[in-house]
Amino acid sequence: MQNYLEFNFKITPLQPWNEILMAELIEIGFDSFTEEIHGILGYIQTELFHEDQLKALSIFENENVKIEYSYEEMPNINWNEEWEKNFSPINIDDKVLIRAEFHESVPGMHEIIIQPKMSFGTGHHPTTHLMIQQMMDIDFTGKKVLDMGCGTSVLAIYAKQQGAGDTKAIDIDEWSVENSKENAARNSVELDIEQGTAENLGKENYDIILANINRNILISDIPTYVSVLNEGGKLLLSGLCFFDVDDILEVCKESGLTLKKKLQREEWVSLLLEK
Ligand SMILES: C[S@@+](CC[C@H](N)C(=O)[O-])C[C@H]1O[C@@H](n2cnc3c(N)ncnc32)[C@H](O)[C@@H]1O
Repeated sequence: MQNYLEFNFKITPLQPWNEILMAELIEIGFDSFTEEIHGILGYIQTELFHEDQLKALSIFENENVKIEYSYEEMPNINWNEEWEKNFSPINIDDKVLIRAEFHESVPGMHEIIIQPKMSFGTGHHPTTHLMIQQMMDIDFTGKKVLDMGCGTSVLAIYAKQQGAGDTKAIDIDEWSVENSKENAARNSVELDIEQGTAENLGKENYDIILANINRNILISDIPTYVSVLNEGGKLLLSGLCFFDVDDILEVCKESGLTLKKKLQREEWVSLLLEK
């Protein structure tokens, strides 16, 4: 059981700043939202919250928008049950369906079964969707794959289902590691799952690296990812908003990567790069 804070943000004017605020909040650890008439409610694990980090968000310095907020500690809730109730299947181009065991299966679609638990915030759906969309066009056969920030390991599972060879899944969060182990078993795939960060890398090289995390982590960790990516290998990124793309591409270019494909969904972007 993890403790959560509920933030009540009043935003004037609401549009488009509600979307931009949510994107910035996700980057500092908020993992779900409810949209209200005058703003948004946002939720973050108590242990992840630092007031300084919130106040440093660029949106608070923007003269075109006024944001007021208050917050309170939430009563202890079983978030696994809450998220399970709110988790709906994700349909990617009528080809791939990410669903929980309790959802109906859809004939003709490739399925990935996950138990969302705490490692799957509802705000992350568009980025997961974009990553799978990019992955549908990549040949994974026999490739050595790394899924950084694996969450439920949905991407690592899909890579294995597409014929990937040894696949490693790493997440900083112990809940995600536990959940990934269950999901790998659920989909009958073998993953090497580890709790950690880019600091754990260095011993092995990969043909394809998947990293759906967030702007700041990616900016700091892309050079490490590239150091363990084989020549000609692919790096697939998401967790980015359209306004983060220039900063990310600068780091990618400095690290010797070439942009091959960019996809956008709502304000979210995914980039396919090659070494
Ligand atoms: C947006 S979710 C992506 C989950 C999944 N890969 C997907 O595409 O649906 C980002 C994940 O990255 C993890 N994470 C955050 N910072 C990290 C870091 N520095 N290293 C590894 N994982 C991290 C979070 O715990 C979370 O599970």
